[in-house]
Amino acid sequence: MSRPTSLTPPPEAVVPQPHPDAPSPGTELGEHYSDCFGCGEAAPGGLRLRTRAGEGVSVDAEFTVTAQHQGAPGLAHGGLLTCAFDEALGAIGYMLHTTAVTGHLETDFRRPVPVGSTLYIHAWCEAVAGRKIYSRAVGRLDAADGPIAVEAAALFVSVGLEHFVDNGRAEEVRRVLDNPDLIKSGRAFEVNP
Ligand SMILES: CCCCCCCCCC(=O)SCCNC(=O)CCNC(=O)[C@H](O)C(C)(C)COP(=O)(O)OP(=O)(O)OC[C@H]1O[C@@H](n2cnc3c(N)ncnc32)[C@H](O)[C@@H]1OP(=O)(O)O
Repeated sequence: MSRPTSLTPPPEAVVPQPHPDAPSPGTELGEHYSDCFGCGEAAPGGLRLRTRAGEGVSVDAEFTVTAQHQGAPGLAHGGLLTCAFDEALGAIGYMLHTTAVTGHLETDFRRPVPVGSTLYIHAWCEAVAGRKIYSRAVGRLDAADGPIAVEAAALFVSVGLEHFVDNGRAEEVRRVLDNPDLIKSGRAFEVNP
C-alpha cells in the first residue's frame, strides 16, 4: 500500500454532491476574473481556459496551446500546463459553491504537448474534509477521448473573501471592490445576481 500524502483524503472525508445551486452540466462557467492568467480575457498571453460544468462535482475545460506558451521549440511549457490544471481544478469550486485556493498541486507529464494542440481537461472532486477539497484531473490531446498527456492531483482549501482582500495588492483589490463585475465567480454565488 502506498504511503498517505497530503493528497490522500483523511478517513473522515466524504464524497461530495454538487451544491443545490450548482450550474447544470454543460453550462459555460466563463472567466472568474478578467485578469486571471488561467481564464481571463484581459490577461496578455494568458491561457484563456474555457470551462463547463460537468456531471456530479466535475468540470470540463479546454486550453489551446499558442506560441506564447512554449517552453521548448514548438512545445508547451510544463509550468503553463500545470497552470491550466490549477485553473480547471479551481473551477470545481463552482460545483461546490465555494472559493478555494490551491494548497498542493502535483502534475504528471505523460506526453509532450505541441503548440497548436488543444488539451481537453476533465477535473473532478474525489472527497471533501472540512475546508479541504481533494481533486484530480486528466488532460487529453486534441479530443475528449484523445491520448492522455497530463494528469494532476490537488488539495484546495476553501477560503473567505477576506483571503483576497487581506492579501491582494491594494491597487487591484480596490479596483474589483469598486467594480465587483470584474470578479465573475463572486457574482455566480449570489442568489439574485
Ligand atoms: C470558483 C472560482 C474559481 C477559481 C479558480 C482559481 C484557480 C486558481 C487557484 C490558485 O492558483 S490560488 C493561488 C495559489 N494558492 C495560494 O496562494 C494559497 C497560499 N496559501 C494560503 O493562503 C494558506 O496556506 C491556505 C489558505 C491554503 C491555508 O491557510 P489557512 O490558515 O486558511 O488554513 P490552515 O493552514 O489551517 O489549513 C487548513 C487545512 O488545510 C491543510 N493544508 C493547508 N495547506 C496545505 C498544503 N499545502 N498541503 C497539505 N495540507 C494543507 C492544513 O493542514 C489544514 O488541515 P487540517 O484542517 O486537517 O488541520
